[in-house]
Amino acid sequence: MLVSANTSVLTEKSQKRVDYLQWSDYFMAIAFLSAMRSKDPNSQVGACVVNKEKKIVGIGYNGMPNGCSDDDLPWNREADNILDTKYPYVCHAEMNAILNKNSADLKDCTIYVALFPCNECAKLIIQSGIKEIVYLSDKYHNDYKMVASRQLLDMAGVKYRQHIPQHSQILIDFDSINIPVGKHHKEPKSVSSP
Ligand SMILES: O=c1ccn([C@H]2C[C@H](O)[C@@H](COP(=O)(O)O)O2)c(=O)[nH]1
Ligand SMILES: [Zn+2]
Repeated sequence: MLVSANTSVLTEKSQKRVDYLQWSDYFMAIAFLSAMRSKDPNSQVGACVVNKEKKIVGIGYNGMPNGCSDDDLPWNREADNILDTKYPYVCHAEMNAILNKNSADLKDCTIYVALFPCNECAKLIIQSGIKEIVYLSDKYHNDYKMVASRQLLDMAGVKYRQHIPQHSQILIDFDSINIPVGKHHKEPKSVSSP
């Protein structure tokens, strides 16, 4: 299902929109929006750290370290020499989100991330005090790094759960703010609220 900001399902009584984004879709969408900044040609990963008050306290995506040119470093997945691949150089999305934090600490926060965190990110997550991981893809489930990650997270009592989005796509329409009053699309009255 595709939802856009200019689609308004209105309740008859209060006229309040009812098709607004749920919190978890909102935070995951922010992680995915952040991932759109990534130069990685294969996996664009975004992460968004949220505190108990549902405030965003850190955002990041996978990219080369500050001051290290992402034109000069390799983006290959494979090469005869590992030093000619991206893996030794790229900063993971979780690392960037944690280091970019704008609060004193990340105790009891939740991290929303596009891809299940690897073992190195699991260590950072644990040490930072983050207590929950909400991830979308688990495409490397059987990789030893993810096996080690789950082992560490289980030992440290960090919960993790896969996010099932309410909408498979979310459209951002910059024109929606200019739609005149009364011209917003209205769904039939029979539509039930989420
Ligand atoms: O926990 C993780 C694991 C990986 N990443 C980043 C690192 C790379 O830029 C990509 C993975 O590339 P593949 O080509 O899919 O191997 O994802 C991350 O940010 N966080
Ligand atoms: Zn990682």
